[in-house]
Amino acid sequence: MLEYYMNSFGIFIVYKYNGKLIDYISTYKRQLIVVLKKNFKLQVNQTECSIQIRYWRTTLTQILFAPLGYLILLFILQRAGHIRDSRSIPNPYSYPLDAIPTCQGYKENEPCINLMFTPKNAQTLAIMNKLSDNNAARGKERFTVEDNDLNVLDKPTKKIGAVAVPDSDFIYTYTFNNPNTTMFGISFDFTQNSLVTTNTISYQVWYNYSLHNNGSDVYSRPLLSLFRGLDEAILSYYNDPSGNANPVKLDVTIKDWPLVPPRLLFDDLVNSYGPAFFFAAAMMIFNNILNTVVTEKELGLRYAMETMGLKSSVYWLSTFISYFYLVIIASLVICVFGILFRFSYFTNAAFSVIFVQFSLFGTAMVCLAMFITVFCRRAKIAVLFGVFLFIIGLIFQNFVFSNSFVGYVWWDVSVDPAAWKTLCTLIPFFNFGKIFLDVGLLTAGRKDALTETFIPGVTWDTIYQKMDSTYLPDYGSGAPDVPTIAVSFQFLILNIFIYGILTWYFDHVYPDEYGQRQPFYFFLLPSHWGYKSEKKIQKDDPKLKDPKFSDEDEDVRNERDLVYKEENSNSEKFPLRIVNLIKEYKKYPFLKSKTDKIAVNKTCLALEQGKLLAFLGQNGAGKSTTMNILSGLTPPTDGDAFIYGKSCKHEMENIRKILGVCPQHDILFNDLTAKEHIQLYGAIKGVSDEEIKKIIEERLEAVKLTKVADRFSSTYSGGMKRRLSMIISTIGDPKVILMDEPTTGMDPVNRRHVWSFIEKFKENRIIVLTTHSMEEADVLGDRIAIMAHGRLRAIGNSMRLKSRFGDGYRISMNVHPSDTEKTKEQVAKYFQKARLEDDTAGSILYQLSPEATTVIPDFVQFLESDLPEAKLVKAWGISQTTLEEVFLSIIRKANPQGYNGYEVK
Ligand SMILES: Nc1ncnc2c1ncn2[C@@H]1O[C@H](COP(=O)(O)OP(=O)(O)OP(=O)(O)O)[C@@H](O)[C@H]1O
Repeated sequence: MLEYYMNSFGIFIVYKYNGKLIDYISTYKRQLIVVLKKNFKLQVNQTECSIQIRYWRTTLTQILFAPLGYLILLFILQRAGHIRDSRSIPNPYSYPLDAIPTCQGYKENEPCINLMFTPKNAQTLAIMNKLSDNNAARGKERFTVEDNDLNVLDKPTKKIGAVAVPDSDFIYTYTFNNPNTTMFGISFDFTQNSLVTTNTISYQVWYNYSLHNNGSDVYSRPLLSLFRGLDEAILSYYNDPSGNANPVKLDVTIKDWPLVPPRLLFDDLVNSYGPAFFFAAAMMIFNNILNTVVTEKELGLRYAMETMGLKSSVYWLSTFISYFYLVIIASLVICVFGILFRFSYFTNAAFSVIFVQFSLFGTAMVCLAMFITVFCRRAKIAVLFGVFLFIIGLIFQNFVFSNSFVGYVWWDVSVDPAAWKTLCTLIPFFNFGKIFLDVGLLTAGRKDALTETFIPGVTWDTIYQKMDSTYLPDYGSGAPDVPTIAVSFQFLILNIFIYGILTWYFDHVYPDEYGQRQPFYFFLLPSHWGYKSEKKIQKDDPKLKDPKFSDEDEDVRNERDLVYKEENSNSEKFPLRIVNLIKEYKKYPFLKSKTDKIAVNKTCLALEQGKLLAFLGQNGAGKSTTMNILSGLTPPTDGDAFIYGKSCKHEMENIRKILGVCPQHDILFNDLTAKEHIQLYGAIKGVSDEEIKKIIEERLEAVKLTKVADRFSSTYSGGMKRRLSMIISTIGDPKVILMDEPTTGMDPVNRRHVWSFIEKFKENRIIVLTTHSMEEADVLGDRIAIMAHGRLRAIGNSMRLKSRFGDGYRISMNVHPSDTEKTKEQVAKYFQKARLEDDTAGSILYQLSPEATTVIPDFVQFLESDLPEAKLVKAWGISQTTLEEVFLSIIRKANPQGYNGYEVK
């Protein structure tokens, strides 16, 4: 049978009988739409509230300002680059060669040697003197030519012009022993060709480049000056060895070619900085995911939605979709503005190819961010990690993919081991950088500066073709085997799937603050896919029968026996059963530690429908832990709890459909109103629109929140937040509601409104409530359970607890002070063991033991009689011990060494 229903999130079809699958799909769809709507609201809903406008700006930053900002920066850099490249120098300056500079040593004015020469003979000395003369004529100091003996180990002690040394080995050893002391070394070789009687002079020059060149002297002018000087000296010497002829002069000038601006300017800066800049743009969305998802986890908001029945896969899918559409818009912005800025990267490639490239990269980064959030518990840590990754990625992109020489080295045969590149392909920005390099080369404009062959650009055809080897660097072993762009696209798609699946997997198994963790093989269990339930608690568990508590209270033991009996029968009398529940918080999984704590110790409880159980206990007694186990927030160490026959250990998914939870700390979205909270949680639970409207009208009114229903919860007081949390726990009319201290921080008036709401709401339901207010437990509790040190110490209704653990009754009488003794005699006739607590000024107060309860009616009869002794009593009153006194007496018993507010066990 098909059933339709409609609400503002769409039309939902429920196939009632055997229609599990259709039901599942419709729930999935409904939840997905409502969570997407919530995400969208938090991203872009623009009302008069400043917080939402702020989110609107955050969204704009991710999709428009950041991509556009980086594009503008690239544009400015590229323009500056183009201006530099398009300079025209039709008449380049010509540089005449100067004199040989004087050496200056490693530090300024340090002793040094200008020139060392070998061999030492008349010819070389004459040539050196000529060199010195000519150099002086060019405006420098005349340098001395010395032939003193240098020691090969000694540093120079003064500035030496030219010095003769024994041989070229000496030059080598000297400069090796005394680095940066000598500017030039010259080794002459004179040979006489006897056949043609010509002289051949060859010389070898050593030049200390590092002492002179600062990178701007592309011609090495000191060296050229030395060549020119030597040639002049040699020519002069051979013209006239006596030295009387005019010296030979060689004037050399150096001039650059005229600089003509290129006809096509290459977008070199876009290509080299693009991978880093576009990576930075994608990191905006990446960091926002880390922050938002981990904050939702840290504040327990995700847990709150899951206790309402939200499927974790819906949560991840909605997160993915919410950011996927931002990625698409950001990619469009990049492509459109890239074309408007006329970057050849965008204009020489098919729009769709580049759009797919940016979209795939952005989507892979979204999945990587989601994966990282699984391992972060605190938003601060997640954001710090994001910043760390940002810096690493930026350095990586800048270093690796700014030029093809480093960018393609990964695919050279020499890269060992090859597993490196496989590992790198798991990083989305590695694949993106590689594609960027490929596309950059193919769209750059000109293939070759000389032949002006134009590159093919990028189309859907080119992405399947191997890169032409002319674009690729040669590392000495032939062109590297670079995969096609299409293969890199496939890697990005693979990244999306890998990180998507890993997010889903680790979200189930990685231990977290909230929720139950699954075993690592959970996906192999049929129960995970909804086929059959896992094994339940063993009904004949001996620990259940014999808890080994010698001091266990009689009522608590009876409760244990009752639970044991229930477990062994098929009775449905107690829809809530807590069976030997144990929770131990361990510091280390398999080791014992002093800080290990048994928070719940073998608790057994059973509750009927229509009843409210109030948990009382000192701080740290284990109340919230018990509630957390019942709500699926934390798994029990042993034992189990059953709600309408379903195990809290294994069937929480099913229990959530009939469970409402008001946790101890308010779990509310700061930027959603009370109404929106009810709409969100109502839709997650599958409540129809009409029902949601009714809840908003009736229940918000019942707890006096109607007037602030449209205000953001961040503006609520503590008591208002509690009331909203309490109402949220009643959405979907759950059969069992868990309320952890629901009235904390409420004023007495509102507390009474809440009490009367709970009192009415409890009909046909089970409510478990923890409180520190004895009055609240007394007023609301059909049964009251008192806990201390993880153990149940007493259970029963208020009367039962008072009669079992109270000091009985108190009787107070007012008489004339002179009648005090006579009245005391009358009291003694009825109550032999009554304890006199006060008798000052005719005000008599007696404490009666519990055994005296049966005599009280007779004494009341006496007081109301016309007997003269009765007439002495002007006013009287009988009261039972308060619940607070009962509580204190139980806590005292549980803490024999005394209880001062600190837990001692
Ligand atoms: N996550 C945890 N890790 C370790 N110990 C914990 C954890 N949660 C609770 N405990 C410890 O378990 C004990 C029971 O804590 P629980 O919160 O259940 O007490 P409670 O009765 O709800 O106290 P309160 O009235 O203050 O809310 C305490 O000693 C507490 O320190």
